[in-house]
Amino acid sequence: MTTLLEVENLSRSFGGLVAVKDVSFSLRAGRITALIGPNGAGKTTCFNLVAGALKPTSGRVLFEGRQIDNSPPETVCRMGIARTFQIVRPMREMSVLENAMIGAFSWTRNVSEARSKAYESLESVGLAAKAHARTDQLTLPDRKMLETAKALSTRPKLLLLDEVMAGLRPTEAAGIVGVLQKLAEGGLTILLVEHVMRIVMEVASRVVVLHHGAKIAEGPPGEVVADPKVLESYLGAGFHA
Ligand SMILES: Nc1ncnc2c1ncn2[C@@H]1O[C@H](COP(=O)(O)OP(=O)(O)OP(=O)(O)O)[C@@H](O)[C@H]1O
Repeated sequence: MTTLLEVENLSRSFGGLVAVKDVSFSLRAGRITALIGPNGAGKTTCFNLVAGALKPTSGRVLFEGRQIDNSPPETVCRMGIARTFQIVRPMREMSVLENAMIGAFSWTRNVSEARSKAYESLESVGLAAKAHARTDQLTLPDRKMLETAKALSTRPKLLLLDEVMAGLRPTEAAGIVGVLQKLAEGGLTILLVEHVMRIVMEVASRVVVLHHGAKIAEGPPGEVVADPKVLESYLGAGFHA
């Protein structure tokens, strides 16, 4: 397996607050990795640093061996990193398909090319049948999948998913887990922020744990949930894997 992304000694401060502190990890191609930790641990800041939305105070981000932390988000996106946001806000006056096309305009100006990529993205998240629906007719899980389809339309190699299962019922989340597993089987690399440990255990083959901005554990989910540091800082003594 090849390494797609390397985060090396990454730090980011906001004034006196160190939000991400000397964090290193790498992502293997085709694997699903979860980034977990309590509120304020630095997960979203890490995402923003990888996606080019924030510049690191120190450290480096390498994608396919090239340093990307000085590149703007549009360049990072064109290189193959796409992200979704915690709060999903589709363009309400546009159809599901038109929303999914937005991502494709990062690499083409050809409308029919964008439309065909958008269909393919909607198909891979199970939304093709609703391509012509209005976005206000979508359920919350569908809106989350539309956000994912929009990101897929950019043709990413790495997909960053910020709390894509938040607010969903277990059966709805199970559907999304299936979609993510299929995407990874197709070769996509996924880094996801997720709070529900049951989902992390099911979907991720590797877990990185942040606490107060620093990495406190990393490994397969079964190992990480048994780590005393993780139990103490995040999961609590009552957690049973
Ligand atoms: N733009 C900013 N300006 C100042 N402080 C910030 C900024 N962004 C994040 N922070 C602070 O950095 C720390 C890490 O925040 P971050 O959002 O990365 O955590 P998180 O792990 O994603 O939390 P959550 O699970 O609540 O989303 C927090 O203390 C937060 O208040």
